[in-house]
Parts: sequence; C-alpha cells; structure tokens
Amino acid sequence: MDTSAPTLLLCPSSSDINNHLHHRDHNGHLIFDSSFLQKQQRIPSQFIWPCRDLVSNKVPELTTPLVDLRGYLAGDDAAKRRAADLVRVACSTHGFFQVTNHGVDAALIQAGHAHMDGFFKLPIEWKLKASKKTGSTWGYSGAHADRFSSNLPWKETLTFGCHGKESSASCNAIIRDYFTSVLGEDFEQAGVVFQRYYKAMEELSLVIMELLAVSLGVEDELHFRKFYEDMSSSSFIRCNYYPPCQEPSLTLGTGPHCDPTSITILHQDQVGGLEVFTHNKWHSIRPHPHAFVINIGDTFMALSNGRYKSCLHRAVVNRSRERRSLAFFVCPREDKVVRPPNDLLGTQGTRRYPDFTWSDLLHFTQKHYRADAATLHNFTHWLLSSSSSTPPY
Ligand SMILES: C=C1C[C@]23C[C@H]1CC[C@H]2[C@]1(C)CCC[C@@](C)(C(=O)O)[C@H]1[C@@H]3C(=O)O
Ligand SMILES: O=C(O)CCC(=O)C(=O)O
Ligand SMILES: [Fe+2]
Repeated sequence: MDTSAPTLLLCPSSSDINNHLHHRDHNGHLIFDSSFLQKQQRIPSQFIWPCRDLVSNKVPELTTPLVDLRGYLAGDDAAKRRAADLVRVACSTHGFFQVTNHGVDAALIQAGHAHMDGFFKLPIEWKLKASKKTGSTWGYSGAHADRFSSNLPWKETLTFGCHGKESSASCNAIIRDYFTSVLGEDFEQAGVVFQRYYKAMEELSLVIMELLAVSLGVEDELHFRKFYEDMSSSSFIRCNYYPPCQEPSLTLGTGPHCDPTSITILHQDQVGGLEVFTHNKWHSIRPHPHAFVINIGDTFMALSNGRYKSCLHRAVVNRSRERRSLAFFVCPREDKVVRPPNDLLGTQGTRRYPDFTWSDLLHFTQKHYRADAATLHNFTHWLLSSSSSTPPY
C-alpha cells in the first residue's frame, strides 16, 4: 500500500490553486475539500479511475429479496423458514439482500442521517479536527488522501466504534465521549444518537447471524450468534458522504471491492449509487427508505466455508445530488479464530480458507493492502507466507 502519499498538487490549472495552502495538510497530503473541488471545471487526476472500474452503461437493477423480518422476530416458524429460503438463495449467489420490519426505530435512522449530515456540512477545518490518527481506523478521512495517491474515492468518511472495550456494557458511552472529546460538547447529542444506533445495529446483527445459521442448515442455530456476541470490541460504524461530482463518469465514490468484514448492515439514502457485480455485469441496488441492505463479507464467506459469497460492489457518484450511507461493519472479537462449523465442511471435510483472526485481516487491509476484489485471496497467501506453519486446511 502506498502510504507515503507525496505532496500532491491540485488541479494544476492555475498557480493560485496550487498555492492554495488550504489544500494540503502539515504532511503535505492533499486535503479533499469538496466544497472547493466541486467548483473546479475538472476533477484532480488523482481521482480518475481506470476504465475497467468505470464501466457503467445503463445498469440493470438487482432483484434483491426484501426479507420481511416481522414474522421471524415474532417467533413464527413458517416466517422463519420463508426468510431463511430467501436469504439462502441471495447469499449463495451475490451475497446481498434487504431486510424490512427489522425492529430498528425509523426515527433513530433519520436522526443518524441528520447528524451525519451535520458533521459533513461542517467547514473543513472542523472536520480535520476529527482526522484519523496514523494507525487508527477511527476518525475523519477525505478521499483517503492520507493513505493513497491514486484512484482516490470521491467521498468523505467518518469511522468510529466501541473497540477496545471488553463488553458492550462498557460501550455505552464510548461513542458519545468520542464525539464530545473530538468535536466538543455541541456534538454530545450526535454521540448519543450514534451510540443508540450502534446498539440497534448490534441487536439486528445477532438476528441476522441467527437467520444465516438457519439458512445454512447449521445444527446449532445459535452458532454464529454466539461467535459474534462480543462484537462490540471490534465492529464499527462508517458514515459515507459522497459530494456531487462535476465528472462523475471518471471517478468512483467507493471503488470495486469485497468487504473484508463479516456482514455489513447499510442504510442508504434515496439517491442510489450502490452497485453489485454479479452475472458478469454491474447491477444497482434500489434504495428502500425503511430497509437495510445486508451483504456478506470475506470473513463470513470464510466462516461459511465458501458457501455464502462476499461479492464485488462499488458506489458511483452523480453530477447533481450528494449521497449518504450509514454502514455498520460486523466483526468478531479480534482474537477469535475464524473457522467454519464442522457441519459446513462437507463429507470430505475440505476447508476453503485457512484459520485466521479478524485482527490479522484488519491489519492486512490497513497496513499492507488496499481492499479490492481479491483481498481474501491475497490475504491467504500473505498469511501463509508470513507464518511458518503448513496450511491447516
Ligand atoms: C475493513 C474495512 C476496510 C474498508 C472499510 C471496512 C470494509 C470495507 C473497506 C473498504 C470500503 C473497501 C474499499 C477500499 C476502502 C479503502 C475504502 O474505499 O474506504 C476500504 C475501507 C478502508 O480500508 O478504510
Ligand atoms: O455507500 C455505499 O453504498 C457502499 C459503501 C461500501 O461498500 C463500503 O463502505 O464498504
Ligand atoms: Fe463495501
């Protein structure tokens, strides 16, 4: 990973822009000041992606099932089976489905979007106060310009969680305290809202984990729920803000990738832009205001011994409308060994992936490799080449 992003010149169209010190931080890294960049005629070359990543003729819509959780949550066995059948078909092919009647308060979701909007509308100087510290995954980032020097995504992100705490009980004030300590007391309410949102996501994650076990036919339907019960030590929220872009066909909001995490619970606004690559072409995921998009990540693909697919997806941007999405990335406690339950090994007991920990995979994506379409494949090689042990699978 290119972590020594050089001093970058912005849109060298005129000297006053190049000398606009506002656009470089103290390390000389580019600062993604979208309010300034949007006014330029061209986007900086660092944001222009290779043609192969930009293909986006009129993309068809992916018919992801809208899985109604009402009956399942009420303990209705027939509803549980119907939900499991829908999830099985989706996760065995492209790994994406949507859930409604999930039990998460609509007002809480709306409040999360409102506070996300409040943060991203701050002047750049304020947002930079929340900048990610080197080595941390938490904090504000503009286009990941501090991490990469090309194929920059046209987005700003704010990432935070509860990690570092032993139990979700002690997680009750971590996010609130993060917001007040980094942005000041005026942001206490934002912290309280995201703390409640985090808790709601944890509860929904465990429901989804049980549904995944049922759909996979795992003997112990609580197996994955138990594996993720202490997820608060490593799961995290990411707020994605995609400004309008004057050359939307040349860049991407988030580049093509598979999530390295376990599952992602994403709430997108009504603008649209999330696309999944399946059946050899890109498909859009229609936004539903009261639904969450759920997708399988690399870690759960390994946990299911490859039965469920972590699928290539991306976020495109547009010329006229900003777009926001709230992602909750479910991750197991960092030291837990990711290993499929025996009843997913098949008669030959064949393992598709080696044992690994989320700590190792997270470290790989943050220090050695930019997550893309082949993260798990390259991680496996990196892991086995850096460990003396022979493949355990
Ligand atoms: C473990 C993670 C790394 C990323 C955030 C989560 C899950 C998705 C990953 C990411 C979004 C994949 C595309 C590249 C990336 C750098 C990004 O555009 O943000 C990835 C995230 C990251 O490394 O910060
Ligand atoms: O914003 C979106 O719709 C998708 C973002 C995404 O895939 C991610 O953050 O991993
Ligand atoms: Fe993703």
